[in-house]
Amino acid sequence: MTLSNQQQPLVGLVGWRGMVGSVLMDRMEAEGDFGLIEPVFFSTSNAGGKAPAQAKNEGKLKDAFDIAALSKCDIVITCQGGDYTTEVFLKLRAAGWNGHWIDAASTLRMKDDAVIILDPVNLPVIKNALGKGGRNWIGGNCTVSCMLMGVGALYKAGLVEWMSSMTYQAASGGGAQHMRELLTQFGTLNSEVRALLDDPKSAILEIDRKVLARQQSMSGAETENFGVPLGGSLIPWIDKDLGNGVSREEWKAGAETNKILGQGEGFGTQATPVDGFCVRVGAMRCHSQALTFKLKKDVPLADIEAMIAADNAWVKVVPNNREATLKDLTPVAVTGTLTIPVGRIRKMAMGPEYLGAYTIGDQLLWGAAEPLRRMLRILLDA
Ligand SMILES: NC(=O)C1=CN([C@@H]2O[C@H](COP(=O)(O)OP(=O)(O)OC[C@H]3O[C@@H](n4cnc5c(N)ncnc54)[C@H](OP(=O)(O)O)[C@@H]3O)[C@@H](O)[C@H]2O)C=CC1
Ligand SMILES: N[C@@H](CC(=O)OP(=O)(O)O)C(=O)O
Repeated sequence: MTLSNQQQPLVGLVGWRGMVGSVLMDRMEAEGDFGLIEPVFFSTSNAGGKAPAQAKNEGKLKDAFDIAALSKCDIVITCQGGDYTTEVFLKLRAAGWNGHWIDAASTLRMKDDAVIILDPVNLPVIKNALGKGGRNWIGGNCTVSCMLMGVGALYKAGLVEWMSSMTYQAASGGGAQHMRELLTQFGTLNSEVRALLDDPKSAILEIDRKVLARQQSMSGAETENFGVPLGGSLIPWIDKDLGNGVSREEWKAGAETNKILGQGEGFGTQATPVDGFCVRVGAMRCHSQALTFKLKKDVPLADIEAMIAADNAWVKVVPNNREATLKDLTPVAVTGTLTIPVGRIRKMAMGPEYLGAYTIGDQLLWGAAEPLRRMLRILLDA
């Protein structure tokens, strides 16, 4: 890449101490990325404070709203969130900054001059945009990215007529406070019935009644983030209400899947219709999804499994039996890994073109941090 004057590209990091940012920092450390760049750390709350250990020449945190300081960077990577992007991005471009902007937030995803980055799936789309002078690289919605890492092979092969996804999304998708709230709720419920649990002769319906009464009485700070109890329950709505019966998270599934694949994005006019329901469950940081495909033709199951398994280095086909499913196809098995298991692969009762599958991904890794980190490497290699 063409650089400003320093020997290594100056890479501004914003949002590096948040949940997504911390996972990104860990991955950059693990992959030796800091050896290839001159990092500059920014903060929205502590400008002038001490930069983290990865800092080289610039030991102090810079002000993340300082357009002049950001303008010096060849690349800015932000995990700070959509409000920050809205506040800063246009000002930075208006100031004439022509660097690369890599962003985890959804704000810019659907802009014409932005590419949703997921290079194991859409490297040609990224390379094409890069060749045309593209500068805005935005990480996809976590559910969409994890899904495409698992079953992208079927799309690449042009086999998908449509897909429906039913998601089971972890608390982490809402952010750190949501994870804490979930765990606190679990603790509260446990405390409520601990004495009864300790007594093997106690009646389960009595335990159930007390738990429900406590859940129904939760209010104020106890449900501040999710709005209602999630511990021992679930919430079939994620993100904003679009007013047409569709949640924004559900809209993203179709719009972003098609955009990532480089094939148009309008809801209702998608090249490949993708739709379903997004549900928040009491998992910590892995998003799971049950997928139903209508394929364009009847393809033998073994061929489908082979195609999925060969698609990328992280996908893993889990045999469709109980033992393998319990071992490898749960959030607990997947959390903290880059592995994307795809299991429960089977033809459905509706006919041989109808395929079912179930996939899981760590939404902070492939769902957020990893595509950003890999985009940095693509730019460094360009
Ligand atoms: N959570 C997710 O699953 C996904 C998130 N994203 C995007 O990433 C953005 C950031 O998400 P997430 O990392 O969960 O947000 P966090 O709330 O964990 O962090 C965001 C910022 O909050 C500030 N902050 C304030 N107090 C603390 C604290 N005690 N510890 C750490 N940081 C603190 C930090 O900014 P500062 O250092 O400047 O004070 C930090 O960069 C989201 O808004 C979204 O746009 C994208 C995909 C998935
Ligand atoms: N909306 C996701 C998390 C997220 O941040 O998504 P997005 O980057 O599309 O806003 C969830 O709640 O699980």
